[in-house]
Amino acid sequence: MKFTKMHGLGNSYIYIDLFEEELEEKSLGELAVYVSDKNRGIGADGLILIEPSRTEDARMRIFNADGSEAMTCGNGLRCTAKYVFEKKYVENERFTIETKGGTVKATVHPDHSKSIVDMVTIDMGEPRLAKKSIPMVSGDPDREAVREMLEAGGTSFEITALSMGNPHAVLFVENTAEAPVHTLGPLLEKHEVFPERANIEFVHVISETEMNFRVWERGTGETQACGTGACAAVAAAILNGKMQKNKEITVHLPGGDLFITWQKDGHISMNGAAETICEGTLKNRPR
Ligand SMILES: N[C@H](CCC[C@H](N)C(=O)O)C(=O)O
Repeated sequence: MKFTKMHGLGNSYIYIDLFEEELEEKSLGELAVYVSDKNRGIGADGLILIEPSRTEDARMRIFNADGSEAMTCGNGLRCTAKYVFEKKYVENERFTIETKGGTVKATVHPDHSKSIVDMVTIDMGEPRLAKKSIPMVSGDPDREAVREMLEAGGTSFEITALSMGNPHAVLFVENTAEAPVHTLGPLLEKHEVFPERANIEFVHVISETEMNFRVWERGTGETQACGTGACAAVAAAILNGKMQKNKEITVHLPGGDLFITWQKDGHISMNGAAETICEGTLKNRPR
């Protein structure tokens, strides 16, 4: 079975093109664990399927390294957009991609001399703020989760939680390099208030247009970048009065920079790189 390994700012996935390949639904989680394993498989943060859609130009599904299926993936969407444009599955530079977390609009910026795509903009749609849509089970389900106190490991933490189609909880810290990503991250990921678990972001707001960012991803652990997480972090900073809408925010992730704007139409726009690492053939399947 053919695969392509691509990354968005070091957040890499193994992509399988279901316009050309066939996979059994029941083995997808197991396949995600297998291909993500750097010793016995290929090595990545998870598995992404690129497939035809009945209503949109393409469909993307994402599975974390632990085999759990997520609703959407920002870095994965940029790489999927790059792939479907370069494979000429779409004619225009603007097209739509369906995900379980909602349909997004992609705009690729090809380098015409090489007709390849290095940069992609995704309209990620509106953040979902009500607790019931995250989902988060604490207090009034119709209220937003801004500056909520959560108890973990005997200490209380202030978080702002929201959904970008997948669940996120954002903490503001003074120094991301010293943030408890690997200790507090897993505790909050699996906190009882998040029935579907959550991605946990640690953010230092440097100025009105710049932030440092690290993430503990649901089902994968710390990654080099998280597109949906960067969108959630910018929305949380704006909800907390630390930044403003309609301004392009530079998010410094360990793997590189993303450019995020919470636009006046309510949609969050994410612009960033998408790169192909290699193509290959998977010789055998998980045993
Ligand atoms: N890396 C992805 C997020 C994966 C989210 C996944 N860990 C989940 O369970 O929601 C991104 O660029 O948005």
